[in-house]
Amino acid sequence: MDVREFEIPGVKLVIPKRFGDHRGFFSETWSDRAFRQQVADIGFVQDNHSLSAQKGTLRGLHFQKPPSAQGKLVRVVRGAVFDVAVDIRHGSPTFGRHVSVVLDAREGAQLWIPPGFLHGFCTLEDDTEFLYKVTGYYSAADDAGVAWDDPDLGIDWPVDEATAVLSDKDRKHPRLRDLPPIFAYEA
Ligand SMILES: Cc1cn([C@H]2C[C@H](O)[C@@H](COP(=O)(O)OP(=O)(O)O[C@H]3O[C@H](C)C(=O)[C@H](O)[C@H]3O)O2)c(=O)[nH]c1=O
Repeated sequence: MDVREFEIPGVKLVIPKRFGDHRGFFSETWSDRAFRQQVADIGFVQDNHSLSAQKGTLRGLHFQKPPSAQGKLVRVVRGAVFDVAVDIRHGSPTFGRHVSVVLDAREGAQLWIPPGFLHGFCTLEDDTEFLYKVTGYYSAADDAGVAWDDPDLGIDWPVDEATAVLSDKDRKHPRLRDLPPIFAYEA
């Protein structure tokens, strides 16, 4: 697999190899050994799968508070998304800065988002299916978020307030500046 860095150290684009033939393709989408050697020395405990029926569905910006913090390895198996990770580790040189990337089923690229980051995506096609592995179990009590349209984050979403398809929960998150320090940065 090919692994690429971003301006925010730790976030990585992971592109598994695809073996194509007349039938289609085969790809190892995750290997514990390869992930630990090439991306991050961390294990996964839960797989998630979401379907977003409408183009313009925006889920985010989410995180789980410690001790339920999650790293996420995300990918698209149908359709396409504009995916975003925001560094919220206090003391980080890139605090409040984000990485954005288009992930689609055609390429099969994955994004590794370490614990300490917000995550969200906006679908670019109808019927987009999003799969991801997480390093910590779901905890409703620790589930939290930041406003997707927080002006301090400067995220150039492909939708606006009028066109985004949002859950009620995602309409009510606070701005990042209104959150107390939650994640500490470890250089
Ligand atoms: C995340 C999660 C949710 N749920 C239940 C809780 C709700 O009854 C229902 C929908 O949950 P929610 O509206 O939080 O789903 P999303 O808006 O897709 O949230 C996810 O979207 C963004 C992009 C993320 O990165 C997170 O993984 C996650 O927050 O599934 C579970 O039972 N287990 C889980 O791990």
